[in-house]
Amino acid sequence: MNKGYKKYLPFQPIRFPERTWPEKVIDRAPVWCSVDLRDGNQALVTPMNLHQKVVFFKTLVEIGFKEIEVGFPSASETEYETLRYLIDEHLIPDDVTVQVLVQARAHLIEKTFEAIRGAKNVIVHFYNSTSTLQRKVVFDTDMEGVIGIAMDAARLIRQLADKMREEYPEMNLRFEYSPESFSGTEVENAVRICDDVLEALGATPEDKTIINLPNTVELATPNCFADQVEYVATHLKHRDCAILSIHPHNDRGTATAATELGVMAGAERVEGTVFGNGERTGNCDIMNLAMNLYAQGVDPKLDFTNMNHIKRVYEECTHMHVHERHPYAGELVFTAFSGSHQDAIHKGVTYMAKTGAAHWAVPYLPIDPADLGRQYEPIIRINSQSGKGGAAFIMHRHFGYILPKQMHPEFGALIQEVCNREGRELKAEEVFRIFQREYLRVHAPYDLKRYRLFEENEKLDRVVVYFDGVLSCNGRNIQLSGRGNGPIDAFFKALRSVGITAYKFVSYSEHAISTGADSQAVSYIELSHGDETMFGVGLDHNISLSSIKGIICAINRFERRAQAEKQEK
Ligand SMILES: CC(=O)SCCNC(=O)CCNC(=O)[C@H](O)C(C)(C)COP(=O)(O)OP(=O)(O)OC[C@H]1O[C@@H](n2cnc3c(N)ncnc32)[C@H](O)[C@@H]1OP(=O)(O)O
Ligand SMILES: CC(C)C(=O)C(=O)O
Repeated sequence: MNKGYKKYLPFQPIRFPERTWPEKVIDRAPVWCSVDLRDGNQALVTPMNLHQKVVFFKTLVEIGFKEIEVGFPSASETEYETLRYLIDEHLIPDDVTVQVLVQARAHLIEKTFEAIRGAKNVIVHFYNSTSTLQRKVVFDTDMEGVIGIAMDAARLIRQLADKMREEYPEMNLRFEYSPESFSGTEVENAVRICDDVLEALGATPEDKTIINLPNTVELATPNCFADQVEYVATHLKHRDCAILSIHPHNDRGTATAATELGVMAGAERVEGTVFGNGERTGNCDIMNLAMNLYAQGVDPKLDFTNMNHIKRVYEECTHMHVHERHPYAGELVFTAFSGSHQDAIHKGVTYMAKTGAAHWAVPYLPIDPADLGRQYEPIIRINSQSGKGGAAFIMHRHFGYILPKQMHPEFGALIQEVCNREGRELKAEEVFRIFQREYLRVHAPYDLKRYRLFEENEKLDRVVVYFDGVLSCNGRNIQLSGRGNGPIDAFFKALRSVGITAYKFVSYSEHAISTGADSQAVSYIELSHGDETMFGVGLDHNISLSSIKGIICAINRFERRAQAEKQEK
C-alpha cells in the first residue's frame, strides 16, 4: 500500500458560520478580465510572439472583453513591445482597458509606467505573495515585512501615476492589487494588507481600486475559497473603495466551481482565460463560466457564437489543444453515440419543432449547439452503441426522409449490423448509401416496366381505380391488371390476379421530399408475409406510383431474403 499521502496536511478551512453565499444565485455577469496574454502566456512552452499576441488580443476584443491583461511589460522585450505596439498602432478600442502586471519591486514598476505611456485606459496590477508559506520560504519575513513590500510599491505607484496623469491628462489610470497566494493566507492578514494598500493608493468610492483575491494554487474544496472571499468582502474597512475580484486556478480541477461560489460570495469581477489555459492545470475558464450563465438564461456579456473560430485562433496562437470533451467547445460535446441518448434527442428536437416551444428543452443537450455556431449534423453519430432513433434522426436531419416509427427497428438493425461488421463509426452519407441500397435501388426480382392508373366514378360518390401494367420478373414480362378503391388496393388486386398472393398490406405513410428544386413523394409501405413484416420505400414525382414502387420494393426485399436463406442452407 502506498503511504505517500501521509506526507500531506489537510487544508484548514476558516470558521465562518456567518456565510451567506450558499443562498445566493448568480443573476448577472461579473466583470470579466482575460489574462490569456499574461497568465496564459507565461505558462506556455513557447510564449506567444508579438504577432500571435496581437491576433489573440483582437479575438478577445471580438468576444467582448472590456478588460484584458496584455502582459508583464517589465519582464521582457516582447512583452514591452507588444504593449507599445497595441498603444502606438491604436489597436485598443476606447471601451477596452488594458491591464499590466508587475511585481511589487521598484525598478519593475518604473519600467511598467514607461511602457503604458499614452494608453487611454490602463489598470496597473501589482502583487506580492502574502501566504504563510511564501512569507517563510520566499521572502524570509513576517507579515509586517510583506505589508512593507506592498506599501512601498503602492506609494511608488501612486506617485508615478500622479506624474503620468499630469503628463497625459486624458489617461484613465486605475490600480489593482493582488495578495498573491491569498487562499494560503490567514484571512485577517489578507484583509489587513488589502485595507492598507487601499489607503496607500488613495482609493475612494469614486475612484475604486481592484482588490483581486487569487486562488493562486487551488488548495481546498470550492466552498473553502467562497468562505475566504465572503470573509474579505464583509471585513474590509474600505470595502466601498474596492472592486472585489477573484483569480482562481484549477489545481484540484474545480476552478469553475470555485469561481462560481466566489461570485456568490461577493466577487464582482473574475480573472481567467478563455479555455482555462494557465499555470499548471490552468486558470478558471471564462468561456465555461460565461456559457454556464448563458445556459441559465443570464446574459454573460461575452459572445462565443463563433466558437470554432475562437478555438482555431487559440490553438494557433498557443499551440494548446481544446480537448474533445471540453465543456461547450469540445469536438464531441454535442454528439450522442448511444442509442437511448439519440432517441431522446431526436424526440426532443422534434417536440420543440412541433410545439414551437419558446425555451430550449432537449434531453442530453443542455444548450442549443447553434448558439455556439455548431450545427445539428454532428449531434447524433452512428456506431455500434447507436440505436434505431439515431439512424432515423440522420435520415431525417440530413436527407429529409421521415421514416415511420414502425420502420425504425428494421432500419436501425440494418445500420447496426454494418457498424458491428466494420467495427467503426458510420458517416451520415454511409447511412444514406445503406438506405439507398436496401430500399431505393431494389429492382429485382420484380420491376415495373409499364403501368397505367385511371379512375372512374362508379356512382357519384364512389371512385374506382384501375391498374394496368407490366411487371418483369427475372427477365419474364407479366401483364397484370386490377381494380380497387385506391391505387394501392388496385395494384394488390392486380398482383393477386397473377398469383402473387402471399403478401398482406400492413401500413402506409408518405411525405413530400425536396431534392434541390425538385419535389417528390416518398412512400413507406409495410407488408407482411406469414408472421413477418418488412418495409419497402418508393420515391416518385407521382404519389400513386411512389406507393406502388414501395410495394414492389417490400416484395423484392422479402424475396431476396428468402433466396439468401435458401442459399445459406
Ligand atoms: C502567480 C503568478 O503567476 S505571478 C506572475 C508571475 N509571472 C512571471 O513571473 C512572469 C514574468 N517574470 C519574469 O520574467 C521575472 O520574474 C522578472 C523579469 C519579472 C523578474 O526577474 P528577476 O528579478 O530576475 O527574478 P525573479 O522573478 O526570480 O525575482 C526573485 C526575487 O524577487 C522577489 N519577488 C518575487 N515576486 C515578488 C513580488 N511580487 N513582489 C516583490 N518581490 C518579489 C523574490 O522574493 C526574489 O527576491 P530575492 O532575489 O531577494 O530572493
Ligand atoms: C498575480 C496573481 C494574480 C496571479 O497570477 C496568481 O496568483 O495566480
